[in-house]
Amino acid sequence: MNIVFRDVSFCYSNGVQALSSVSVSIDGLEPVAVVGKNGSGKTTLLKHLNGMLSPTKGQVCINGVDVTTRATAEWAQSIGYVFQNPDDQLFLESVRAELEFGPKQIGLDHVEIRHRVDVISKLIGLEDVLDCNPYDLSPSEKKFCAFGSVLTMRPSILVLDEPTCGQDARDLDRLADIIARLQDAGCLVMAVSHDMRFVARWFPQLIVMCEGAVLAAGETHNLLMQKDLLERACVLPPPVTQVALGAGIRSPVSSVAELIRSVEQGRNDK
Ligand SMILES: Nc1ncnc2c1ncn2[C@@H]1O[C@H](COP(=O)(O)OP(=O)(O)OP(=O)(O)O)[C@@H](O)[C@H]1O
Repeated sequence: MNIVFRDVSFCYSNGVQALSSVSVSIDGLEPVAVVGKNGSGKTTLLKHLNGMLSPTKGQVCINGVDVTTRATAEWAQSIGYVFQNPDDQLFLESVRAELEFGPKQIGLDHVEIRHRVDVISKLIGLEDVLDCNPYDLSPSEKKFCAFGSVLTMRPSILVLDEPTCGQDARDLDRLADIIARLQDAGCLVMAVSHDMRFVARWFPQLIVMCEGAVLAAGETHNLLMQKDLLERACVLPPPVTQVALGAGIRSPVSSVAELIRSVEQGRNDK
């Protein structure tokens, strides 16, 4: 997978300049998180991936294809977008209908649709509530239903807006499992998130934004050690990284295991 944002600017109709000359590229399938303070342009950036928004200036290309050269409906078949609030996404009378909707729209036969609903409903943990109305689900189940409605399309890029919001520890494990499986299946997962623990653990690639610009992009474990960069973006690294930075450790630390290793290494070096 190759995504290129080339000198992209975007201005909303009310005059808000949400992106200013953003140039960044993404290569491969390692999950990418976009972080930065509220209003820094994270969601606006990712909404350019399926043509929901089009650059006021510049160009977004996916595998060499300019996004604006195809209709949003066409991109929707290969680029899934899961909104922060599932109520903005779910509109049908049952979980099953939500999961079937996309595949039906692209004319898949009923055997294939049933197969996809079977596989995805188990993956998202909703196989026992397929006939329930999504509005009767818990907030977390609703969120997984929204994931599922996109996953049955087998997207090649999945964009998640604040996926961990309102999820408990078990949900986070399920989410992490889904992200890992998608990578194995050849899907690039990109997420907007303020949850730096989750980002540090499951997103090896990071884009750091501030005031409509990309401040840095690269490997998460390296960028998380750049105190000045994160301060500029108003991003707090996860607690374990803060401990490492406070202790003057320079090697990347984004997990307790890495912290222990770095401390032991420091002792051995003395
Ligand atoms: N539909 C819209 N119309 C007008 N302005 C908007 C719209 N959506 C976002 N904005 C503005 O564009 C800027 C960037 O917003 P965006 O939602 O992309 O930021 P964000 O980094 O995703 O923020 P958050 O972390 O709060 O979700 C902000 O100033 C925001 O108020």
